[in-house]
Amino acid sequence: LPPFLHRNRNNLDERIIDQICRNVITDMDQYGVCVVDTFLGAEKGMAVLNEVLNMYSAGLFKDGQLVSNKAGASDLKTIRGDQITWLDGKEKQCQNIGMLISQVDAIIMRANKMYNNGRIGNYTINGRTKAMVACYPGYGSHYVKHVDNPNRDGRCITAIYYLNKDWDIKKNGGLLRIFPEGWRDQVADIEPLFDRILFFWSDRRNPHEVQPAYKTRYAITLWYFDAEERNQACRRYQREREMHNQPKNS
Ligand SMILES: Cc1cc(NC(=O)CCC(=O)O)nc(C)c1Br
Ligand SMILES: [Fe+3]
Repeated sequence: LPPFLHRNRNNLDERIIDQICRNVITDMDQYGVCVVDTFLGAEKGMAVLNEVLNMYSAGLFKDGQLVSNKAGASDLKTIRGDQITWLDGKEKQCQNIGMLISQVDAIIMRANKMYNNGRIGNYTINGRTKAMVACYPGYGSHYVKHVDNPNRDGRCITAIYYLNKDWDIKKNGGLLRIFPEGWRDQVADIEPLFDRILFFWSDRRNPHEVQPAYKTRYAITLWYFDAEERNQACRRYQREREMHNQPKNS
């Protein structure tokens, strides 16, 4: 396994992993979006949620993007969007988050292998970001419609694990709405339910938004890299840095 991948420390039944992989491959192929429920099971899901709650109460979340409220410039009070923190899953007090990350890695790498010899959806996945733990603090915080990877930065699959027990979408809001390209006026409405994992292509095929949440809403996101696109993005970034840092008299 490439170095960035944790050994699959957890012995989630191989057959289950296989079955999930088949679902991921067929759904990503057909829709570019895939939802898997009861991903870890209630006990492990709760263990992950408790670690996130402990981190949140320890004040480890940084304030996320600032969104000025509807009143616009006049009223300087802004409601915070998501609050985030980044983890590699090896931190102490994060063993269960680390186990979740290993499980998602196992699914993605297996799907990578199962799909026509080592490529899922024409990608060869060889790395990922750290895990971004996000909290929408409720009282109307939301995330505006956007594309995760609009300019080929290398990220090909977004994986989001939701942690919200007893979530009532009517009362609590916080719906993730995806506007898949080519679906005409259809949308994919994903409730941020406990122990649910969502996969979707990170590029322009899947603009998405988080509608205002009225209860604290937690999610853990991983972005997986396509080897080729990532290399090109790094080379482009390196060239730009060299150009801008070009000494004056050259
Ligand atoms: C910081 C950041 C967060 C997100 N999050 C979502 O799209 C919300 C998904 C959900 O919680 O349902 N996306 C990007 C491109 C950035 Br950058
Ligand atoms: Fe996003």
